[in-house]
Amino acid sequence: MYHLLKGFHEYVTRKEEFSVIIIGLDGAGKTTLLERIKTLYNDTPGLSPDKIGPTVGQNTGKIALPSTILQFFDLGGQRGIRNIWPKYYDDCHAVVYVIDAEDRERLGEGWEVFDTVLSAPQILGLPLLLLANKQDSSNSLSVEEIRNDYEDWYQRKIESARRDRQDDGDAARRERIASLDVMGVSAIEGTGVRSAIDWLFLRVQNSRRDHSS
Ligand SMILES: Nc1nc2c(ncn2[C@@H]2O[C@H](COP(=O)(O)OP(=O)(O)OP(=O)(O)O)[C@@H](O)[C@H]2O)c(=O)[nH]1
Ligand SMILES: [Mg+2]
Repeated sequence: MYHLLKGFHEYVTRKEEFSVIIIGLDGAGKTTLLERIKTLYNDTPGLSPDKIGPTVGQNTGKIALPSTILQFFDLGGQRGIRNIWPKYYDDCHAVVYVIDAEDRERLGEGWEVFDTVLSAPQILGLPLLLLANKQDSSNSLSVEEIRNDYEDWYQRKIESARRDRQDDGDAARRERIASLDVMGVSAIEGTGVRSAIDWLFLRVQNSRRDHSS
């Protein structure tokens, strides 16, 4: 009887675990975001922004939600270490791409890298959220402006690919871009972060990847 009850208790309190990777250019605010998520959801607060330096490798963090654990992997965004991102693609259940909405000069570079991420077959069917960070700054582009900037960039890319008679991106990729979710956040102030987590929570539940392991 005890075992039966214990088994039942374990069954009803069981939490499914999902892995989420946080990627984007260096300086986009990925680690600041992860530490903000920890502060908002855990008893032990995350690091304060002034204690955070550039990430060489990865930072991790876990949060518990109803019947669900989200395990985050915040990966360093400097050019020389971006090639480690694909090593995480096979085992993740969702992807968060952070863009610095304040740094207009690097938006193009941010889209180039984002485009490479979109073309990775391992994450093609996974929930993908684009976060326009630093919304606390008056210099930042809004969510709408970020989306338009990306669409303009993509349009220009397609046109130049056509001129050079190169592959202009497959239909699956175009469809994904059309249905892309973009949300605004401030990792420093925490605004928008709970909405982003709610989005992830809902979307990983419906993720097509087998997560029974
Ligand atoms: N104004 C503002 N600044 C932010 C925000 N989030 C991060 N920053 C600043 O942006 C800079 C880079 O933040 P990080 O979190 O270290 O960036 P990262 O994406 O982890 O960078 P790498 O680890 O090099 O890939 C720091 O000076 C942060 O304080 C934000 O929401 N608003
Ligand atoms: Mg970092």
